[in-house]
Amino acid sequence: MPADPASTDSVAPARPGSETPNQSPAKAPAAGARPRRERPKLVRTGPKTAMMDQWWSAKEEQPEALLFFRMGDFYELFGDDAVVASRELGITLTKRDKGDDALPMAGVPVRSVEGHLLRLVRKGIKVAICEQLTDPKQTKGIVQRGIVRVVTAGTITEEDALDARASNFLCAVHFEKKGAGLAWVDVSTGRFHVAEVPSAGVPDLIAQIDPAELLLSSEAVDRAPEVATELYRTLERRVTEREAWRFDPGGMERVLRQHFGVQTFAGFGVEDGSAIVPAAGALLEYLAETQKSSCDHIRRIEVAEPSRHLVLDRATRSCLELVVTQREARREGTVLDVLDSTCTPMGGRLLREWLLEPLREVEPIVHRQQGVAEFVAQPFLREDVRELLREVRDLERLVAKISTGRANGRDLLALAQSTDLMPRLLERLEGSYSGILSELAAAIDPLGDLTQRVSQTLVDEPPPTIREGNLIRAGFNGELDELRSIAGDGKTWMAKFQAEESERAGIPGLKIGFNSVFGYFLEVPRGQVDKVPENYIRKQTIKTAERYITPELKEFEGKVLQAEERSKALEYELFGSLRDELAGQLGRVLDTAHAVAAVDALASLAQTASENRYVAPTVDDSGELEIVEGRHPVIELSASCESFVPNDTRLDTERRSLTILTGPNMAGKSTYIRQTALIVLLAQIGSFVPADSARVGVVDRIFTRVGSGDDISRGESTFMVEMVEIANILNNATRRSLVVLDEVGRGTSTFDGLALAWSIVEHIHGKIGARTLFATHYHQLTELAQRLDGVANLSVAVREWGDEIVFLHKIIEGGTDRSYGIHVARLAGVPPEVIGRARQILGEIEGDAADLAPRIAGDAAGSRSGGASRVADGPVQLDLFASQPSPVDRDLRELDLDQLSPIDALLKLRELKAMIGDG
Ligand SMILES: Nc1ncnc2c1ncn2[C@@H]1O[C@H](COP(=O)(O)OP(=O)(O)OP(=O)(O)O)[C@@H](O)[C@H]1O
Repeated sequence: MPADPASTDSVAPARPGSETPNQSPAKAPAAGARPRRERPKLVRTGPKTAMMDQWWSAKEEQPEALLFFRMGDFYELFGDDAVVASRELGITLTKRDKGDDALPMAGVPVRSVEGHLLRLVRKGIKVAICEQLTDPKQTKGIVQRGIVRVVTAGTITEEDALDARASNFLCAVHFEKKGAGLAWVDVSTGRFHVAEVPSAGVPDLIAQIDPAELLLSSEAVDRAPEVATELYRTLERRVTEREAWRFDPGGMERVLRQHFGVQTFAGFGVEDGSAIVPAAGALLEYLAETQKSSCDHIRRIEVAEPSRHLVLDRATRSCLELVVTQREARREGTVLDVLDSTCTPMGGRLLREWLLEPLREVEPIVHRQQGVAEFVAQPFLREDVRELLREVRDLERLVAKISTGRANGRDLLALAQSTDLMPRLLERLEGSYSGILSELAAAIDPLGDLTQRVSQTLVDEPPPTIREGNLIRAGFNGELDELRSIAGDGKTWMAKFQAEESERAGIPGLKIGFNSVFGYFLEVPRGQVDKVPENYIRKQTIKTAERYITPELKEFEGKVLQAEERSKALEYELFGSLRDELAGQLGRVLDTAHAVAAVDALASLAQTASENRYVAPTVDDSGELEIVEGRHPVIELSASCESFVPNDTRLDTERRSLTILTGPNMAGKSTYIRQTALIVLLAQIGSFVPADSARVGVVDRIFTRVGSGDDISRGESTFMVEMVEIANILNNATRRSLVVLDEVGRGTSTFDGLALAWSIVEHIHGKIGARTLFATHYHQLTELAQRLDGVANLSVAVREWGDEIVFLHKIIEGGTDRSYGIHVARLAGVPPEVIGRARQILGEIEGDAADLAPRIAGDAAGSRSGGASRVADGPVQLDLFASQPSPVDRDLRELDLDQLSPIDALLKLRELKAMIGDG
C-alpha cells in the first residue's frame, strides 16, 4: 500500500459503548411489530490526527454506511467497519498501531472493489466511497478526501455487479388514505416508472417489480400496517427505512418539478397531488444523496397501469419458476431461460419484463402476437434482423453512462458502432406488414449524425482512460495536430541531438534517457566520463554510468513536455464536448433503444416458437380455455424427460369451470396444472404456446398454490404459508381468474386437510366461478363432480402390473378411487417391512374411511340448501382412528350397572384407570 502523507498517523476511533452502525441492515420485524432502526451515534475517540479527522468527518456524514476510505491503490476500512467487512467479505482483519491505540483495519484493492461492493449491498449493507480528491503526487501535506458516492443494492451501477439481462430496480412507496404511490427506477438505464394502486395492491406490484431495494417511510407501518409489515417480511434486508419528512408531498413535488423542469406532471399522465409524487420525489432525493452526480439520464416518467396487466403474486411467480427456480434460485431451468434467445441485453431485459407483466387486454396481446407471427413466418427476415442485433451493444446503459459522465472513449465508440447498424436494421424492417413491426421501424432513428460525429472525432481504438490522450483522431482539430507535431518532432529532435552529441564528444555509448525526477538526461558510460564536454551538468551517478543535463536539452524538454501536457488537456476538452453534445441527443438514442429492444424480444419469441414447435393461440374475451396437446415448456426440454406426453385442457366459466385432478404421486399432476397456467401466461405476453392448438379467454390473474413451498427459512410453518396463500386466492380471485391448486391441505392431518380442500372447492365453485384446476390426493373429492354442476374429474392414467405401477402421464376424463402412495414409497426404496405393515394398516382403515365422502357431501348438500356452501360444522369425525372404539369405551359400554356391587364398581374403576395407564 503506498504511503499516504499522513500514513504515520496513529489513531484509534474505538467507540466504547457506541452503536455499531454498519451491522444493522434492515431486519424483518416480527409480524405486527413496528420496525425501527436507531440512527447510530458516533463519539469521536482516539488520537486526533489529520487523516483520522478526515475519516471521522466522512463517517459522520454517512454513519450508517461502511466507509471505504481510499488510500492509494486500496480502500481501507477502520474500527467497526473493518470488523464488519472482514466478517462479511472474508478479508483479513489487521491492526493499525499497537497497545491502547490498536485499531482494527481491513482493506480491499481498488481494482477488485466491484465484487466486494455487490456482496455487501446484497446483504443490505450500504457502502460510502470516500475518494482522494487531489493528486497525492502534487499535494503537499494530506490529500483531500470526500465521499463521492454511496452504494446500495438499488443504486449500484458497476457493470460487473449487474446482470445485463435483468433490471436492477430501486423502488419507493408512499401510502396515503386514498391509496399508494410507487416509483421505481433502474439507475443503470434511467428508466423511471410510477404507478398508483390501492394499498392492498402494493405487495403484488412489488412482487412484479422485484426491487433490489425498497425505500419505505418510517411512517409506513402506521399508515398501512398490514401492507408495510408484509413488505418488511418479504423483502427483509432490501428495505431501506427513510425518515417520514423525506416523503413530504410539498417538498417532493418541488424536487420533481426541478428535476423534470415542468410545472405540472399532467404531461406525463400523473395528476398533481397524486400519491405518486411523494414516492417519485423521495426516490430522486435518495439518488441525489447517494449518487452525488447528475441523474440527467432520468428524463421521462413512464406511468405503469397495473390494471392493464395480469397480476402474478409472489407465490405464483415462484411456483411457475418464471425467472428463477424454486430450489436453487437459478436461471437455468426457468421459463425465461427457455424463452429468451434475445441478442441484446436490452431485449433480454424487456422480454423478462413482458414475462413478469403479462397483458390483460386482447388487443395489445394480439398486436404483439402479430409481430411474433411475422417473424415466425419469415425466417430469413428473422435471421437477418438477429444477425444485426447481435452487434448492437447495451444502448440503454451506455446512454446512462454518457449522461452521468462515466463514459470513456470506448463507450462512445460502442455507441457509434451500434447506431451505425440502425440504417441497415431499418432497411430490413421496411416492408413489415404487422402493425407492431411497422410502428417499431418508425420509432427507430437512423442516428447517422451521431455515428458520424463520434467516428470523425475518436480514433478507432481509444484507450480506457480519458485524461492520457490518444483519443482524438488526427485531422479533427488543428491546434491538437500542431501540439502533437511538436511533441512528435521533439522525439526526432532528441534522436538527432543524441547522434550529434555522441559524435561531437566522441562518446559512442552516449544515450538520452528520462526519469520523473529531473526529466530528460544524457547518460555516459562510466568508462567514458573523461570525454564529457564542459557544458554538461552532472545530475546523478549510477553504478555503470553518470547522468548529465545541458541547457539546450532542458530548453527543448520544456517545449515538448508542455506540448504533451497541453495536447492531453485539449484532447480531454474535445472529448468532454463530444460527450456533452451526445448527452443532448440521448433522448433519440433511448427511443431507438426501446424500439430495438422490442424488435429483439419479438424476434426471440419467434425463434423459440420455431425451434420448439409452438403455435399461435387464439386470444379472446371468452371465458374459455381450450388447449389441445399442451406441453410444459421447460420439462419437455429437460434432459430427464425422455418423451413428453402432451395433454389437453378444457375449462370454461359457464359449463366446466372447475376440474378435480386425481392420480398418484409422480404421475404428472403438478406438471399438468403448471403447464396449463404457463400456456395461458405465454399467450398473454403475446407469445406462441407449446401446444397443437389453443384458445385462451384472457384471465385477469393467475393464482397458483403448487407443492409445499419451502418457506421454512422465513420461520413460518409450511401449512401456515399454504393457508396464507389460499386466503389470498379466496379473497382476490374473480370469475376471470385462473386458479391452479395442488395438494391443498397436505400440510395438516388427513381429515383437516380433506375438509379444507372440500370446502375450498365448494367456495371457488359456488362463490367465485374462476376457471380452476385442483390437483389432489384426496380421491374422495371426486364425489363433488356428481354433486356440483360445472365440476369435472380428471385423472392421470396409470397402468398396473400386479404390484407394479407404470406412470403414463396421460390425463384422462374421470376420477380415480384410490391413491398409490404406498407404491411410490416402495419405488423410493422404503424397506419392505414398512411397506408391508403400511398395506396392513391401509386395509384396516380404508373400510372406516369409505363412507366419509358421502357423509361430508350429504352434510354439505344439506347446508347448501340453507344458503351457505360449506362443510358441516357438526358431525364429521375428524380423527382418523377415533372411529375405532377404545378398550375402555368397550368395557364401559358392556358394564351392566344394575348387576354391579359397590365393591365391584370400585374394582372396575381401578381396572379402567390401569388401562389408561393411571394408578
Ligand atoms: N406429461 C409428461 N410427460 C412426460 N413426463 C412427465 C409428464 N408429466 C410429468 N412427467 C415427469 O414426471 C415427474 C413427476 O411429475 P409431477 O411432479 O408433475 O408429478 P405429481 O403427480 O405432481 O407428483 P406429486 O404428487 O408427488 O407432487 C416429472 O418430474 C416429469 O419428469
